[in-house]
Amino acid sequence: MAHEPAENLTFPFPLARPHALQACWDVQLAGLDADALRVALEARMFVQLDDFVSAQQLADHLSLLPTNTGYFLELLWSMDVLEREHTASGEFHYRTRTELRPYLNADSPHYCGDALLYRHRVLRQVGVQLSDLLREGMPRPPLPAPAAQQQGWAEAARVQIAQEQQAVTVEVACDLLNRQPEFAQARRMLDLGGGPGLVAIALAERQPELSGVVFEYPAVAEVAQENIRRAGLSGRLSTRGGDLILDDFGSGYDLIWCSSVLHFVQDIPAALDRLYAALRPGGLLVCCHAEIAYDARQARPVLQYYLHMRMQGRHVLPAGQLATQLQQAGFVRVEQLDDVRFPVAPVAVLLARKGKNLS
Ligand SMILES: C[S@@+](CC[C@H](N)C(=O)[O-])C[C@H]1O[C@@H](n2cnc3c(N)ncnc32)[C@H](O)[C@@H]1O
Repeated sequence: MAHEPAENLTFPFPLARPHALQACWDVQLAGLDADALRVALEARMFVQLDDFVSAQQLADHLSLLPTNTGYFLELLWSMDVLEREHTASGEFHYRTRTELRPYLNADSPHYCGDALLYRHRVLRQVGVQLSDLLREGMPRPPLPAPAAQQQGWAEAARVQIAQEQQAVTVEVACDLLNRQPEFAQARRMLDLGGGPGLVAIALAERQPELSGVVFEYPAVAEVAQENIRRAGLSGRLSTRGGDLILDDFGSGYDLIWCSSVLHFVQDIPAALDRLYAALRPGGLLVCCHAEIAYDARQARPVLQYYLHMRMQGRHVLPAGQLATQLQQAGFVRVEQLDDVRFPVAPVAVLLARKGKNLS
């Protein structure tokens, strides 16, 4: 027998509004979402989810329990990771949302799952260490020695930074620079702290007269060098290994790209002076760094992502401060674009020029 749908009642008092505690419950529920995404990636579920499948089909393929797989897929659907269709037989079939497929399917060249799993691990570790960090500062055992730290950056450049540059940063860099008249004229560029160098590679691919340098710690520079070779750009791009705080990163550049690097520099004004000196008159510096917005909601992803680093003495400047420091270093026509998409948390992009008639 067909039933009438239940009548929706509207209460004349605010019972339907969330309880004050809902904000706390939401935070706790979000932790489970993060675990669900981790489990799905670890099980390579998204390889099977390019096309609609039932929970039974997925469970059979991955040797899982069908009923629990159904609940799990429903959760991923509620997280906006999957979409679903209602079949004639009355069951739901699920597939990955179109825009996420290239990044979640481990067989895709744009796969970003290693980067997501890495971020998950780090954020969870921070959660575990948080109480100690509050009471005792640096986690025990102490931070890795400089050589191990550089090796850590090299591993990051091989996997998660490369995946994130490929998925996000390259597109942002190309789009931003295509809008700048200086880009078409630029002949020599520096990608300072460029990690795997995919930004420099993408820019050189789009601007055939551009040559340049990726400056990085020596172990990381090797990773970038290998990527440059693979891209067939060894004739125009090279790497320079060193410590950007101590070593010369060259000069005479028309364009400098510097993203998510100044967080690791103690004396930012001194670094900006050196960037200014490294640019040719009329040159353009593009500086992309997270900063702390005044508004709590806007500040949140940056505060979450950088909490651990800030507790280790790294810097994330308050909104607007880097722009002021660039002007103090002599840069002119400093423009700021806020909330530009970037891996994990948005950045402020600063476009800063060196005046044409200066040396
Ligand atoms: C967060 S990653 C950013 C990589 C790249 N710029 C991007 O936005 O994808 C920071 C990079 O800065 C490099 N770096 C940090 N401190 C450095 C230093 N003192 N000298 C050379 N490279 C440094 C690290 O090796 C790492 O590759």
